[in-house]
Amino acid sequence: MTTLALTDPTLLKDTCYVAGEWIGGAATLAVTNPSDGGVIGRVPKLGAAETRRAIEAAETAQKLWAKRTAKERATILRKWFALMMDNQEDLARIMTAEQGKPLAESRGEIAYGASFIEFFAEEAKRIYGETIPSPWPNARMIVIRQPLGVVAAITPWNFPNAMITRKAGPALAAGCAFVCKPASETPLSALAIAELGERAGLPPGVFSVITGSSREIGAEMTANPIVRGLTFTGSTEVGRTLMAQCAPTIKKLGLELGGNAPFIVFDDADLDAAVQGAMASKYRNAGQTCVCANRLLVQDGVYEAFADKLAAAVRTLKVGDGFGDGVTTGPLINEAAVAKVEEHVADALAKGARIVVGGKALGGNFYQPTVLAGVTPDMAVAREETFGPVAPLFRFKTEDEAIAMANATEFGLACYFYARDIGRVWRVAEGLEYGMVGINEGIISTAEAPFGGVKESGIGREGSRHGVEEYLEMKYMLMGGLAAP
Ligand SMILES: NC(=O)C1=CN([C@@H]2O[C@H](COP(=O)(O)OP(=O)(O)OC[C@H]3O[C@@H](n4cnc5c(N)ncnc54)[C@H](OP(=O)(O)O)[C@@H]3O)[C@@H](O)[C@H]2O)C=CC1
Ligand SMILES: O=C(O)[C@H](O)CS(=O)(=O)O
Repeated sequence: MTTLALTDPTLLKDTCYVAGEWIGGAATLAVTNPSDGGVIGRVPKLGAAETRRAIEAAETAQKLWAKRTAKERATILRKWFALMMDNQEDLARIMTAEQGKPLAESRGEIAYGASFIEFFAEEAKRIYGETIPSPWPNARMIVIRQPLGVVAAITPWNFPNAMITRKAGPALAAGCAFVCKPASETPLSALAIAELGERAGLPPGVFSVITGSSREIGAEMTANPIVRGLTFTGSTEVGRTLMAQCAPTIKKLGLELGGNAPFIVFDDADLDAAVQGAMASKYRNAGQTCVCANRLLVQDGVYEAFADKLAAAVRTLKVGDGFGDGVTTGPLINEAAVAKVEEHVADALAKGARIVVGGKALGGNFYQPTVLAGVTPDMAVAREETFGPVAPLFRFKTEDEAIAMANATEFGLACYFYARDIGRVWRVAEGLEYGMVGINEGIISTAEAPFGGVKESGIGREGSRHGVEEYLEMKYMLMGGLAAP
């Protein structure tokens, strides 16, 4: 059993927050530390009945929550933000224990996640309507924005805090109620968020967190007509399934799905900056992010120099338990994740790639930060999301070839390129088919930005002033009868 040494042990929950009550279940699920397999806690194995209870309570609570003024909602959200930051260290320790990322990264995610609550506390007061010049003299045209109603959320394990707050922040700011199913690997972070939400004054039923059978809970969320919107972050495969399950009740969808980010280095790039950006983008969270560089495309003239510089930087990474001093790369989430990385590396080597650094599993869920050279588009790493600390280097000659290679995927979430010629920057940025473009930057995510993808990377945007749109309906009103008597 991993001991977390929390300042506030009550943040480590073994019950779920449903309809304003903390409830257990007949059966429970173990939550294990990916570093050593140790059990860090147990959570209830709930299902359709408890999900229905949360949804029905949300329906009642939402009507009252929406009647609060925007300022009242903003005040409670602001308290929630403050409590997250006050408890940042405990929330980070819970995250590192259940997800594995280094403690410094967990602290960063707590601040990143809390920033969405802060940002949408402010946005709550700026959800404006509009008047439209009427074509009829005795009538006036008005548009107001109203909350969607009850929203269901299903979130992934790789960012167990931020992927919830990036949805709950705008949803609650808009006046919706929110029922969340976190990933089974990382439920404790979600339950700690619920504990702080209750302390901040979120009314019972407005925010629920349910753990258990994802299929059973998801089936209820997607089929229940009370749920007017579903927001999902995770794999494209599951996103497809959920989209189909929502079709019979025509729910509004927010889908943040898989990626296959190209990271392009042109021969006019600042190579040191490109290496710094590649390190940040590729090896953050041990490569387990949907926006991490999945393919590194390097122009012929700088290929060897970039490969050598990148390999030198990768050799400085330290693999180990996320609580370890100086550890930069924690474990992957589970054995299956390690197996997928091993498959990708073996496939690349079998088809002619070579290892520049790394390339080996280290036992348990640990894998060496790796750079592969001589990678070609026929290899699995070109088509599939590795979701691990492997940087495959592809070679290209011309700008058009780089754009074509980068766009040769069904995904379109994030992409990156390093160049300094202003004409090239505009041509490449406009030619890449992605929702987000990092230009001479490897980390682009922030609450102020519209995060999301095109093609099979999803629907909608999270964060920025656009992020609240997912949780609003537009109502047009024509006010007639204004003729003078
Ligand atoms: N675009 C983005 O912002 C992000 C995309 N991703 C993508 O997700 C993948 C890795 O994350 P991962 O968590 O493994 O993704 P998954 O899609 O496997 O799981 C995501 C969530 O969906 C749940 N889930 C899985 N199957 C079902 C189902 N049939 N019905 C209802 N819920 C279900 C999981 O529950 P359970 O844990 O119980 O299985 C989990 O909570 C990668 O492809 C990555 O790119 C990840 C994060 C962010
Ligand atoms: O799930 C993810 O990979 C996150 O969306 C990445 S980020 O928001 O932390 O960049």
